[in-house]
Amino acid sequence: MKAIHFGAGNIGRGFVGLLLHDAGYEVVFADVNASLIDALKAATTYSVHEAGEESTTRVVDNFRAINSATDEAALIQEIATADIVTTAVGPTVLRFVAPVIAAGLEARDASLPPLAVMACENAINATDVLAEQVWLHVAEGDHAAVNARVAFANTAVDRIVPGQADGSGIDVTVEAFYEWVIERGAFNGAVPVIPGATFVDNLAPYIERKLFTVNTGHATVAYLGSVAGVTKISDALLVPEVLDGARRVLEETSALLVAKHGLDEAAQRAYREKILVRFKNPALPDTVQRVGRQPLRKLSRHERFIGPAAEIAERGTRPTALLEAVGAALRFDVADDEQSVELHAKLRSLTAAGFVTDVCGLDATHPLFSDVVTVVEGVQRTL
Ligand SMILES: NC(=O)c1ccc[n+]([C@@H]2O[C@H](COP(=O)([O-])OP(=O)(O)OC[C@H]3O[C@@H](n4cnc5c(N)ncnc54)[C@H](O)[C@@H]3O)[C@@H](O)[C@H]2O)c1
Ligand SMILES: O=P(O)(O)OC[C@@H](O)[C@@H](O)[C@H](O)[C@H](O)CO
Repeated sequence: MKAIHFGAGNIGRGFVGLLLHDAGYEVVFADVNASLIDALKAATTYSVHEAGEESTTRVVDNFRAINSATDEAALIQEIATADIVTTAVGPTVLRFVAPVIAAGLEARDASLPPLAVMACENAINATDVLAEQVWLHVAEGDHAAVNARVAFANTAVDRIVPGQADGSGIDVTVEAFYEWVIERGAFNGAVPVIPGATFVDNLAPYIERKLFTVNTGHATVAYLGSVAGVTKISDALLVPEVLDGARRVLEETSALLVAKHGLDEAAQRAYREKILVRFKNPALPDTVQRVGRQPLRKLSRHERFIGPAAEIAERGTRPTALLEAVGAALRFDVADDEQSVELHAKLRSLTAAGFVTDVCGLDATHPLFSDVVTVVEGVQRTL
């Protein structure tokens, strides 16, 4: 059994690659980072350290690596003969990996079982986004044939994998917790065997619970922590205002999730308390800079702030804590984060209303619009 995994970064090596390895797959990592690929090629094993009260180390072997920028022909053949393709490259990068997946599907022998394709990104239905891009690169006349060779399945992935202190190594430090939820219906009965994953009929409650609890909470800690001048995520939670802000944001999104998906209120309360404990793990060298990365993506319409805030406003409530977190996100100022630089350029060049339309994707008739405009105006006055 063979799996091709795009993105040999933190979550690629520390989570998806590990779980596929544990499921018995040979994992072929595909990445554009030449030094990372060379390091993986030179190694026969790498270690995944689970940092926490009881630290354990897992060893991954049975992997290969391909430079997807320079070895496209070889990669197409690997995809054509694989059982699974996964990605963890970032939602904005999916369109760049789509052409080679399309070429691999075109080259795939029709007698093979359908290729399972799963995007493991922090975004609602990221695999649908990938599939849409793949279809753009499949010849019109081949759509029916290629459709029989592929099963696109959405997923939700959860494990905190910080940036690695030794950026040149391939070993990776992760938290002990993990969850990989995959939609079952996409496989037409032939569900892949991945013991570490959970297959469900309806992914929506799982992906929204994950994105609007773990990631909304995480980003709130990062942005409030950044405003408070803190570097590490675990230290940010020692600042009373940051902890209080994160708790209040999580109460707002939890109320929405309970009302919308019928989640059990007590279970959701326990879930959000548990994630605060996960964020506080001092053994994880995680930073406000990593967790806050790409603020324009995080402030977009269906992402962790505006997504739930818009729904709360549509239900007639003002999402006060989420609006405060948006205000902190607008202050995220990191010179080597391209989106942070672009965010500040937009704050300077656009009107508040123009900014809210452009960045947050809200139009003037939306019930959240004027509240976000007020937040943006407040930040613009301080620039
Ligand atoms: N780190 C976490 O805690 C975590 C947890 C859950 C989900 N995720 C999601 O996983 C994705 C990756 O996050 P990460 O933290 O591993 O980031 P990362 O930067 O460590 O890894 C991304 C990798 O993708 C590679 N890449 C970029 N463009 C590529 C391309 N065109 N082709 C192939 N490879 C390419 C990069 O070189 C890098 O090695 C994101 O969507 C993130 O939201 C991360
Ligand atoms: O990867 P991002 O940039 O969407 O979000 C940053 C973190 O919140 C994220 O990587 C978490 O660590 C992860 O989603 C935990 O499962």
